[in-house]
Amino acid sequence: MNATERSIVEQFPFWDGAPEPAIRADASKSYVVVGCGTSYYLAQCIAATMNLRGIQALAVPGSEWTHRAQAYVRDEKAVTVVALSRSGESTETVQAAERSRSVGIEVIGITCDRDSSLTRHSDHVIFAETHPQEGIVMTSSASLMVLMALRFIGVPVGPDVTREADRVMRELDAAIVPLLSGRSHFVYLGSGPLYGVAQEGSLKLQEMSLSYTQAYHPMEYRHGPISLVEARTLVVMLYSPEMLPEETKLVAELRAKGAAVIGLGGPGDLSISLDAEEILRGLICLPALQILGERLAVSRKIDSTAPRHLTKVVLVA
Ligand SMILES: O=P(O)(O)OC[C@H]1O[C@](O)(CO)[C@@H](O)[C@@H]1O
Repeated sequence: MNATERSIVEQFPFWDGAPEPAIRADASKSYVVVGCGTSYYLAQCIAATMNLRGIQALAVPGSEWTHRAQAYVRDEKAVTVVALSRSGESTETVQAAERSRSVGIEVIGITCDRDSSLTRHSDHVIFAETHPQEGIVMTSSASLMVLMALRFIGVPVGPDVTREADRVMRELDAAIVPLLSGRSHFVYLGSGPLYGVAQEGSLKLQEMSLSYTQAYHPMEYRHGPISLVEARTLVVMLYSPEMLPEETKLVAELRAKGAAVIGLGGPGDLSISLDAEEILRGLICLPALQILGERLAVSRKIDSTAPRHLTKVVLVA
């Protein structure tokens, strides 16, 4: 087992060991959630979840918040910034936190590194210990930052959630290899808080297996991107609990056009049930999406511990 696989399959004790945050989101405030790469996609899931829980929030990439805040909010000083960063060192996220504080905006850092530039530029830090062997590709830390954010929002995340995520990952892992054969086009679909998770699944597969991937809101996929669907397409559909009839019809249409579909929480060539409400589904699906990337990397003889052109901390010179 390589270090990437270890940090995926051995992440669950770290979930159970994550402390309750000392600070909670305040529904009377508005939040901007910032991050880069994986951390930005997680920010999208978290912001959507905050809105569903009655807390106004918007996800913005770190660099955009630093340089173009006016394009996203009317009054930047009226918000609280939540900055997500595993390392606490990604240049754009650190700059977003630093600049926010310099103009008097409160910053809450969510991180897996206790002592970093981000923690020095944060008014409050929410921290959890991650798997020590996690490498360049972000796996256990990604899940942990979502877990910490959910608790910050006031969503209880207990051992039942850990068990469910472990089951979903194992069920996918047991069945995935035959579905990967002959696939070269990978599509991730999800809506609401699952859209950011679809983007993260797509990025994970791209980084780990050097594949072209796409992520869309399910019904947006019909407006053009569907042209690319054929027998080499693998679709990962992240179902919301209400399972809209148009979404199940979309999946049937994709299968009729030759795609294989992994249905997380609904129908597909591989269908895995999700016993969870919408706001917990993203966290529960993350380890399964991570192991999917690792299995494709192995099937292509790609070493996911050394992804091309990537470093653990991406700095702007
Ligand atoms: O959370 P951090 O440490 O700011 O890092 C985000 C980085 O992680 C990555 O997923 C690298 O694996 C990139 O998307 C991005 O550069």
